[in-house]
Amino acid sequence: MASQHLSLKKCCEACENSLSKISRYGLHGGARYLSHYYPACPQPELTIGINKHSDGDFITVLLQDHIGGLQVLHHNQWIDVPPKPGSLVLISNDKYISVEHRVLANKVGPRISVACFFSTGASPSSKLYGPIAELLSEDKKGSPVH
Ligand SMILES: O=C(O)CCC(=O)C(=O)O
Ligand SMILES: [Fe+2]
Repeated sequence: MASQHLSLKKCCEACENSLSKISRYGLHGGARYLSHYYPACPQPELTIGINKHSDGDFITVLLQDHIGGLQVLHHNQWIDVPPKPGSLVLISNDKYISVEHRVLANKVGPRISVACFFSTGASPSSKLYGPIAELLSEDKKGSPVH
């Protein structure tokens, strides 16, 4: 793999860092990692990397390499989420419903990303969860919807 591509090891190390922060909310028990490899596509306009979807977990922490292609749907318009070296993307809005997003196919790839999905885990629990205060906008702090 070319040296400019993030190695899977680096991706996982980065996710572990954010994992330790999120663990204080008790969400680490259900952390699942998903690695994506998008090969270069000679005709990206004819296909898509990942179709429009929203993630079903509490929050997704995503590490993407330098290629780009991630887009979020905002007011019915696809907005690019350009890669920033060393940064992680948090896919959530403040109601715990993940924004709809997709990944475009690209000519210059391959593109690599690692998603870390946080949820309460597979085993049933009686623990009550609420919104993460830091992720709520000011007007929602006093009256969380969920
Ligand atoms: O590869 C990406 O940038 C996004 C991956 C994604 O949306 C997912 O795994 O749910
Ligand atoms: Fe996703």
